[in-house]
Amino acid sequence: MEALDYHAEERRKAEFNLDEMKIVWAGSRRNYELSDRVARLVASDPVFRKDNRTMLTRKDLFKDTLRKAAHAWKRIIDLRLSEEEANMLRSYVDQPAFTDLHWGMFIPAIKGQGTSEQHEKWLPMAYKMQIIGCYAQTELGHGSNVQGLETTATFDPQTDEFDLHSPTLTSSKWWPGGLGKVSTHAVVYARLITGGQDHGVHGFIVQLRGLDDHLPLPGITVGDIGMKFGSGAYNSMDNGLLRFDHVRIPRNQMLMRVSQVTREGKFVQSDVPRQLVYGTMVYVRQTIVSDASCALARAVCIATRYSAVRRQFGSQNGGPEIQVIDYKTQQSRLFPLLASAYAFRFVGEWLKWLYTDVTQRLQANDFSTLPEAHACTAGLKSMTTSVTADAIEECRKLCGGHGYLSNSGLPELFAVYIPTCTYEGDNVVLLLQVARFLMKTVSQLGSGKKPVGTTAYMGRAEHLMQCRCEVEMAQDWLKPSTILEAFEARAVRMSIACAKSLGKFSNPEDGFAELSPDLVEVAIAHCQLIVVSKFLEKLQQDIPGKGVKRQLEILCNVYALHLLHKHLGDFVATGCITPNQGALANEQLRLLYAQVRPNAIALVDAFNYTDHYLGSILGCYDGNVYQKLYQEAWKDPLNDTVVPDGYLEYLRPILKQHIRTARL
Ligand SMILES: CCCCCCCCCCCCCCCCCC(=O)SCCNC(=O)CCNC(=O)[C@H](O)C(C)(C)COP(=O)(O)OP(=O)(O)OC[C@H]1O[C@@H](n2cnc3c(N)ncnc32)[C@H](O)[C@@H]1OP(=O)(O)O
Ligand SMILES: Cc1cc2nc3c(=O)[nH]c(=O)nc-3n(C[C@H](O)[C@H](O)[C@H](O)COP(=O)(O)OP(=O)(O)OC[C@H]3O[C@@H](n4cnc5c(N)ncnc54)[C@H](O)[C@@H]3O)c2cc1C
Repeated sequence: MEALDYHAEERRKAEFNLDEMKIVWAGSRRNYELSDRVARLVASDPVFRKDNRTMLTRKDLFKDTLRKAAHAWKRIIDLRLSEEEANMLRSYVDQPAFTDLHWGMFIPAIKGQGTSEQHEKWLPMAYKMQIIGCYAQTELGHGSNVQGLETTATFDPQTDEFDLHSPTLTSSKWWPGGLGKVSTHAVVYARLITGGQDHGVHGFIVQLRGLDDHLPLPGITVGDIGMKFGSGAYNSMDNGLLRFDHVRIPRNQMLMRVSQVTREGKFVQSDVPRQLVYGTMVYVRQTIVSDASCALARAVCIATRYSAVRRQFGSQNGGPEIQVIDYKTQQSRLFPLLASAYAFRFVGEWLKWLYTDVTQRLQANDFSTLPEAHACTAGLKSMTTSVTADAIEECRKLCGGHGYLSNSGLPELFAVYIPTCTYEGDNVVLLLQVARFLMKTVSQLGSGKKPVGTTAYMGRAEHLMQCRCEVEMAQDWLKPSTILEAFEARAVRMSIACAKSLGKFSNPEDGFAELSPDLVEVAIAHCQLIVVSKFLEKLQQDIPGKGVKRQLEILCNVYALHLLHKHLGDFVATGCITPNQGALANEQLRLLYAQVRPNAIALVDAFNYTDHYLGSILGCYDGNVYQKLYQEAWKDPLNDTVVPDGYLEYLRPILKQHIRTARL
């Protein structure tokens, strides 16, 4: 018997080729096939069940995470999965674990900052997981200000060793994932001191626990920092604390690609810029942008499918009520998020390319694109994670009361997702880095140095400062060049206005501090321009499949025009567009929502998420929401007994007293 599909009618309405859209979303046919196979592999494996994890105690959840990680590793070995497939498998297991940090930061830190001898020594052990590592940078007293870290690594020429020490309480390492209970090793960031001189923060490979007994090595104090936000969620991770009491490590365990310390204790700074010590963060920020599109797509998929099932009001002659997805307010909240998921997907693809390009250049000692790579990864990480975190909460509200149920999947997704706004760089701190980069670019405009890459538009500042938007009718907003010019003009005008205000301060640093809220806005305008322009560039490509390109054009316009509507104040205040043109953009936006509507379910089907990965009754593929909610409620441990524990001690006495009082 064919399973019932409550979304069948919605799926029939789609005006594009779904299979081709799935391929666009995955990036290529190969990626699609790979990811589809691995997702199904995980979904069909009972060890990877996750429907009960919010009920587990912290200890049980942690043990469950160890069990899943061990099973994942066994599958990876048994099935001889490639590195790419293994990464996919871990992400579909969908439970934050120490392995995220081992593969995502420990290994990349050694690869990026180690010498070839260090690669030869450490990487094979790490790849085989004979050692497990984490990334120990943040301290109790300092996270954002990396130069303010206090842990010291003092070179002792007598023994050819570094002495790792935590001189204060605030120098305790605090937060590193995988550190608390699992890691045998860490890349530790500490101030390098040679001959009494402080050379700033560098990375060191430090063994923390015995490889036979897992006990902390002498001089090392290590443990978990405690429960975090939400039940389940990020509590599967052992974020840890770490203190060193004069722990000795050999000299060759300092990561020496950027700087070296010789046998005599001489500090040697190579041609490589010192910022390469921050390279692992740049790498991870880039991956966070792609991950943002996945998390956003997940929330949007749940809210869209449920909005098509849910009906409220408007029944005529006893007929069905209106699907909430048909309310214009629902569409105006939901469809921009759907469009943002696609927009972040494409900008994530582009950022991956940019990162690969900069890595190849670095290998050839070409550091010219490093500032651009830093600004793009920092800015886009910040912008996409902030939007996604807010969007998950918006999707919860779009699902009404049932969105607040744990089994909607949204509370846990929110709890797991929100720290991305903080880790790998606080979002405001990162936007201020982008603003610095933009102010520097503006200050060089008159010097003959042509801005390149994502700031190339600033080279046309003269035109963009005085151009007038030519929109006369709502449909004029559908012209890509019109949209692009409006975003470029807004970004450049905001940048130049801020640069002028900065110029009024005698001390530029004072000006930067004073104007920082405005500078954050400037950085956001620039990042939004990047996302819009990369979406438009994507549409220049040959995109096969009936109606696929057309749908993407609609989504691109929704993305750009909803931003224009949201930030209308900026656009109008900088004189890029008139209030009337703003109103026309809004009119066009409403028309676009009507075009998205029949395709909404198919557009979220294109994410190709299994029910296992989505982990949501409201978002399940077949839309059989009510029956599943009803069945699930009876599985709650509170319903194991009809009369709850505690009735005799606490409820009955009150009730009895009530009866007595009533009798009086
Ligand atoms: C429902 C279940 C779902 C399950 C899902 C399962 C999946 C879960 C996945 C879990 C994964 C978990 C991963 C978590 C990882 C978190 C790890 C961390 O947070 S690790 C910790 C992360 N911690 C952080 O992110 C800390 C953030 N803080 C920082 O990065 C730095 O302190 C700073 C950048 C803010 C300032 O640095 P400072 O040294 O004071 O620098 P100045 O400002 O003085 O600028 C001087 C010059 O340097 C330039 N420049 C700067 N950076 C870079 C760069 N990277 N490159 C190149 N250049 C750079 C800058 O442009 C300027 O140039 P110029 O003007 O001279 O030309
Ligand atoms: C779940 C999670 C996992 C983590 N994993 C790791 C890990 O594996 N390894 C690791 O080393 N670290 C890890 N961290 C730490 C993380 O990287 C830091 O918390 C992060 O870099 C932010 O630093 P902070 O905590 O010092 O924030 P703070 O800098 O103290 O931020 C507090 C507030 O001050 C503001 N602020 C700070 N500086 C400025 C400024 N210059 N201008 C304006 N406003 C400012 C911020 O915007 C924020 O509002 C993790 C953190 C979390 C939450």
